[in-house]
Amino acid sequence: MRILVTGGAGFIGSHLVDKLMENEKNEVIVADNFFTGSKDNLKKWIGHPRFELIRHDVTEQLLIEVDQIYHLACPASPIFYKYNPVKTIKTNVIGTLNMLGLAKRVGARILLTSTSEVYGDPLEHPQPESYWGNVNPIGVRSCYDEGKRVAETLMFDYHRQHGIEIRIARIFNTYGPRMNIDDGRVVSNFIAQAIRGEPLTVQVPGTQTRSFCYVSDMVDGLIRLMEGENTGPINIGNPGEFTMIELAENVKELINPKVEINMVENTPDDPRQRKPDITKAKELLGWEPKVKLRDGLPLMEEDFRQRLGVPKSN
Ligand SMILES: NC(=O)c1ccc[n+]([C@@H]2O[C@H](COP(=O)([O-])OP(=O)(O)OC[C@H]3O[C@@H](n4cnc5c(N)ncnc54)[C@H](O)[C@@H]3O)[C@@H](O)[C@H]2O)c1
Ligand SMILES: O=c1ccn([C@@H]2O[C@H](COP(=O)(O)OP(=O)(O)O[C@H]3OC[C@@H](O)[C@H](O)[C@H]3O)[C@@H](O)[C@H]2O)c(=O)[nH]1
Repeated sequence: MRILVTGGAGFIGSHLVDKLMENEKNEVIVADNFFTGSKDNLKKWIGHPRFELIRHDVTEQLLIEVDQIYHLACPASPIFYKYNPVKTIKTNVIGTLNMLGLAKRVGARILLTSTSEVYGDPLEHPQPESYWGNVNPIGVRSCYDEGKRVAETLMFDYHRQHGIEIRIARIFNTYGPRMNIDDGRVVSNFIAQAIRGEPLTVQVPGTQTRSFCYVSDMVDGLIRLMEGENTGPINIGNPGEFTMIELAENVKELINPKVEINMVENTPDDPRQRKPDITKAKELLGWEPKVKLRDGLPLMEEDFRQRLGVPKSN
């Protein structure tokens, strides 16, 4: 099986590549423009005979022969996706069109990593896949959430019109080793802050909730979806729901009880609550997450301490 992973030099992508490479029958090709990803995340595979890394921007055509496409390429942290919003929406729309064009030409199955952000600031809680969402079409997050919504539309139009085999995962907040230290997302921010002994920056009101999935569970869910018979969309996430204040308290207790928790300003349109209904993933994929937040955080701490050069002092 020859497998293309777009965005494979990023956080989730590089863990997915590790898992796919475990199977000796797989050849893996990564296409990435290194906007938020890095070669470092793939260093153990560079030079491997079953692995290839291409510097490529998905907004341009890619002509290769593959059997499966995991299409992840897209900046995921709000700071990075808002940095160049026009580029973000091009990545979601033109990038997904290009990958669907490739899938059509070579007859490959394609999986899109969509997002819980398609539900916007949800009025239904928890969110089942049947919920259509509450999304601001002209806000600062729209390049990403509306971009992913169009990407989902394109996937289904290619499926209905051209018979392409599609899979759509709606990923909920995922964390783990290899997140960029300056990624800007909440778990990586709090862990880096706790290790450096800086105050944890909880954005107001602090009562907003998220549900955090450990990356190994996520990769397992994505592969099951790709290998199964269901197009999706299917929510993949951990239903354990926490307020940002609770998350900060957990990080403080587990990593550095001396740090303060500071309330800081928030950004527009921040969703107030988010929790996946994973009934479909359980029934159709036989999948559910195994790693609890309090077990996952210390695994991430180890990786962050190494990269920050701050060993744990007892
Ligand atoms: N991590 C999460 O919590 C989460 C939640 C929902 C959805 N997702 C989705 O999962 C995917 C991976 O997210 P991640 O957390 O690993 O983010 P990430 O930023 O670490 O990885 C994204 C990768 O895509 C690459 N990329 C960006 N634009 C590109 C372009 N135009 N052409 C080629 N490569 C490009 C980046 O360089 C990077 O390697 C994204 O599609 C994201 O939207 C992630
Ligand atoms: O330092 C911080 C950073 C963030 N936050 C809060 O933490 C919550 C989560 O913020 P993040 O930036 O980690 O991520 P968000 O949930 O907003 O978006 C994410 O959702 C799913 C994916 O598609 C993407 O990975 C990303 O868009 C927000 O309520 C934010 O206000 C803090 O309290 N402090």
